[in-house]
Amino acid sequence: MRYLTGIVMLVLLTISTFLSANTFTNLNVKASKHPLLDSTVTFVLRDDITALFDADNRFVGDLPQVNAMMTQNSGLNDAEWYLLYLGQAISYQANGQSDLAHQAYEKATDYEANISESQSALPLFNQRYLLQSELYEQQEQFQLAYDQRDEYFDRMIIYYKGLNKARVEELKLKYRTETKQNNNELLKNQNALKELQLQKLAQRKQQRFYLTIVISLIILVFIVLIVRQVQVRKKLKVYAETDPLTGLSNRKVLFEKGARAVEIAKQEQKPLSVMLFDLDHFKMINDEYGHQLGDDALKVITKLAQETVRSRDLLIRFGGEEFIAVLPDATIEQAKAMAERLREKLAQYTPQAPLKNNSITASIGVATLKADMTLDQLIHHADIAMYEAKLSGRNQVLIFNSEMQDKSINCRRNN
Ligand SMILES: Nc1nc2c(ncn2[C@@H]2O[C@H](COP(=O)(O)OP(=O)(O)OP(=O)(O)O)[C@@H](O)[C@H]2O)c(=O)[nH]1
Repeated sequence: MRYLTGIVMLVLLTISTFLSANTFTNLNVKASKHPLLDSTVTFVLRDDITALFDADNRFVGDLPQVNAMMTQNSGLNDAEWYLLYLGQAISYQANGQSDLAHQAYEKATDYEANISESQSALPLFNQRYLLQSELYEQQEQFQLAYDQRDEYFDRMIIYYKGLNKARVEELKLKYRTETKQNNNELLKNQNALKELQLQKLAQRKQQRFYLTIVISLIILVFIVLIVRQVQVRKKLKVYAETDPLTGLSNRKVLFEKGARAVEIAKQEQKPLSVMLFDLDHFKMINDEYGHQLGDDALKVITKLAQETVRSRDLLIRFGGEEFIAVLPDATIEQAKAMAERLREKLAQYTPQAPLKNNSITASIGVATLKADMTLDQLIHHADIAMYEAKLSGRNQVLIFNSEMQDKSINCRRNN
């Protein structure tokens, strides 16, 4: 029976050895660099002691070296003592010195009590159970070998749990850091986008501003051109309608405005008269004093005539030294009175030297509108009256009458 139990234990040990060899020894865990060491290790290990083991946690030192370190005993901590005794035990085990190996393993066990669970669960430390199990197995103490191996697996589970936790924490940290970085990056991109949008907005605003200025300038230029065009037209119209010497309206205006005034007078059945005056012997002034002085005299006469007529009257330079005034709302008597005032004004006017000895007189004819008359006929009547005034000795005002017309017709026939 005892023999059978031994065989079962041996089979179990073989299976577990196989598993441990394939599962744990190939994990390639480096105790000194492993994250578990950084986060949960109780004792820090000296480099020369960790150097006794290779990257796969195999003991690569030798017994004299280990013994020398133990003898020096320069402030070693419990974890370092543990590893030195482990190294010693492995050396003895390799030399077939089983008892000494056991003693060294036991010494290591004593120190293990002071080492944290997480540190003693590291493969570097935990391999002691596996190695001691193998020693028991060689000595056919299968129960003890089994217990050691069982302990070895329990600790490996602790180790892997810790490892997993550390990795999860590490991943969490990595994830958080990456998320933070991504968020920062996102924020940066959003800010850059905002900045770009603002720049674009500012650019559009600027473009709109320039466009508005350009359009405004174009509109302004158009307005200026139109205003100038209107002004030029106005000026041309004024030039076309104004006598340049006296500034009075010319014949063109007489036949436009005068005709309109005649129409209104007829419609409203109101009186309208005209007075036509021609300067007497004006040729003599020109001949004696020259045209320039003649021009000056014409300007003075214009001024006197303007002072005499009313603001609603239409004063026109009709010809060379001949003027006509259309007088709306004026009866023949009112027109004659106005003509008299003008004649007197001219006669009383004393010109400046060298004309001062010459008086300027005018012969004036007045006529009034009848229901069936045109402007031309009215002017013609005034002209006949003025001509009659000339014939009658000049410097006088005559009202048109039918006898004058007959006389004028006869004169034309005789001529
Ligand atoms: N200085 C000047 N003289 C002008 C102007 N227009 C016409 N005359 C002159 O007026 C004179 C008119 O002469 P006439 O037609 O013979 O008439 P008058 O000498 O005034 O004699 P009566 O009309 O018969 O009294 C001419 O000498 C014209 O040269 C003008 O704009 N300036």
